[in-house]
Amino acid sequence: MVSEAVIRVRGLKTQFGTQVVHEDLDLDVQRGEILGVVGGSGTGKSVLMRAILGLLSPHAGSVDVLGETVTGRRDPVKLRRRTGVLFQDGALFSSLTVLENVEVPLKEHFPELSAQLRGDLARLRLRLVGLAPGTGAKLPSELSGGMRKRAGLARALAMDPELLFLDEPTAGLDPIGAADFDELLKTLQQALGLTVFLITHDLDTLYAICDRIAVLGKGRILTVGTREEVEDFDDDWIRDYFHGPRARSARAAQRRGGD
Ligand SMILES: Nc1ncnc2c1ncn2[C@@H]1O[C@H](COP(=O)(O)OP(=O)(O)OP(=O)(O)O)[C@@H](O)[C@H]1O
Repeated sequence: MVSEAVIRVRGLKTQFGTQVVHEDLDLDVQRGEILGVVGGSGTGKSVLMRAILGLLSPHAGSVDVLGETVTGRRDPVKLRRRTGVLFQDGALFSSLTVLENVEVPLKEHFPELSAQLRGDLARLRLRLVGLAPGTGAKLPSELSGGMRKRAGLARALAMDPELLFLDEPTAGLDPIGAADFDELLKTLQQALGLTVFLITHDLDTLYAICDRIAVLGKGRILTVGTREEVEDFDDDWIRDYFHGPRARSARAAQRRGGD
């Protein structure tokens, strides 16, 4: 298979005031892969995602997504139509029903759609993420944490995107809820041919569904590759993270799942 970088970051520098978050960061995300992005707290994973999405202007470097240059553009609308995002806090609009939440991107990008068609498309997305038909009429506050994540995912998939960005999607879920969400993500990624940029702290997620892992540290990508490649990289944080007790139990769980 010939690999094709659908996200290409070169020489990225981001900074807030005097605090430099990224310096000379390079990263490629290949079409059809799930790339897991890990790194210590505050290493700039969310900022990197926002830079790729064109939500903040870097101080230097370039970002290309699906062949379009993001850097220097004020509002990459065309790109926003082709990408779905689930932010860390999930942020559903609390005063809208679940169905109305999923309809928001459709309304924004296709205002000419009839209410009937928009509703049908949104209901389809809810079915895709495994939510029962009655869920659409509920308010986010009436859902469990896991259901809210699924609703957020349905909204991220509203525009039938090629690229999906997820910032810690399993944070706050119990282990079974998190494993169910991982499985859903993998199934949807394969069925819809998605490329996924996935920020996570969750080793189970990394081991269960990611094709490659990128480790952020010291303002750049320390290493990127398959799990085995990354685990072997000589760095203190990587050693603690991938060879600590939590990693051992995640590996054991994956082996049990594979039997
Ligand atoms: N809008 C902002 N203004 C000022 N500083 C910011 C802003 N956004 C992020 N930062 C800083 O940039 C650094 C990286 O933040 P980021 O949220 O990307 O970290 P992270 O790796 O995602 O962390 P975590 O794993 O804890 O979520 C942090 O020091 C943060 O305080």
